[in-house]
Amino acid sequence: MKHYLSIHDLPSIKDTVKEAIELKKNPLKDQALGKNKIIGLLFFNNSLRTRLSTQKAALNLGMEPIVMNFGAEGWQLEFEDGTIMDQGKSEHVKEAAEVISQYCDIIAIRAFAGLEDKEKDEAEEVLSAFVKYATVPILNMESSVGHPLQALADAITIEEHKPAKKKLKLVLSWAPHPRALPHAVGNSFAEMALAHEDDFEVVITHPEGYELSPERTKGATIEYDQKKAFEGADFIYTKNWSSYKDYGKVANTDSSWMITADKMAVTDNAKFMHCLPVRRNVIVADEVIDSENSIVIKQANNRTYSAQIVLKKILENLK
Ligand SMILES: CCC[C@H](NC(C)=O)C(=O)O
Ligand SMILES: NC(=O)OP(=O)(O)O
Repeated sequence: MKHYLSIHDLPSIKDTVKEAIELKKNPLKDQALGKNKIIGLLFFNNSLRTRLSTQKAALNLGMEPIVMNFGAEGWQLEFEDGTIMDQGKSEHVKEAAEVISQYCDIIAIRAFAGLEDKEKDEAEEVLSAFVKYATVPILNMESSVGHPLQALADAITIEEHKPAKKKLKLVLSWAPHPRALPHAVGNSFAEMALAHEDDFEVVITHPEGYELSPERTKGATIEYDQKKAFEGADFIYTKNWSSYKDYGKVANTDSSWMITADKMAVTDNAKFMHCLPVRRNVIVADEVIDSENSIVIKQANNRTYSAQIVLKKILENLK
């Protein structure tokens, strides 16, 4: 595996989940693999979990991470080819990507969707430019339309906490948020869950007008009645996203979609999941996120092992 841009870059999601769970038992056993290797982490947007867990994963593998808040500290980049750069942009992504490739053995990038131009976001302007011009592997730390490190951590967490059942019911539930948030986490969770069609029944519940892109939810049941969606569920994965149809807009902040104990009561003792950061008592009530069924902290811990198993595969490919 050269790049990790999507969960589908993994040879097998199921095998990788098992390898990650095994890796957790002895996370420092592969220190020689990353010795004298440098990973550059470029953040065009804020982060807590991704920033710290990816550094920890790199250190566990013997690598040296170097971190840059590209949005605040780097030059404003031009992404269009052939542009006469006489306006605000100081550097073309071609030079930036080639130069950073000389400093780093792997480049990790976080660049959220702008939520203004659907075509531009769907084209993954930043990530695809680095894939095009960089000469080293690229790791996606959340791009315009995907968050594959999160999705892999979610798969590891579900594997560790699943009840003994033939088929599990996973519910991806929208919840309200005052700001316009990207579709990336919802997209990648759906993508991961739907890749396990034999193991999971996938239900996606949200208000009308908040459908995710149909290509990414093919095979899921779309349910506009949230409580009905929750019936018999084994996992409730909650995330806000802005409208995809009315691209980037916050058309609904209906607080009745917040996750509460009475909704969790109709599930089959479901675990509550969220990628974090989460707005308490907007997305989810304290009574739910503080309950014994909430596994959000264990889920966040798995971000280290999600990044570590992916970096291990990329390093093994470099040999
Ligand atoms: C991991 C989540 C990152 C981001 N969240 C916010 C609050 O911007 C999002 O919704 O994509
Ligand atoms: N879940 C996640 O990616 O968290 P951060 O945005 O804090 O990195």
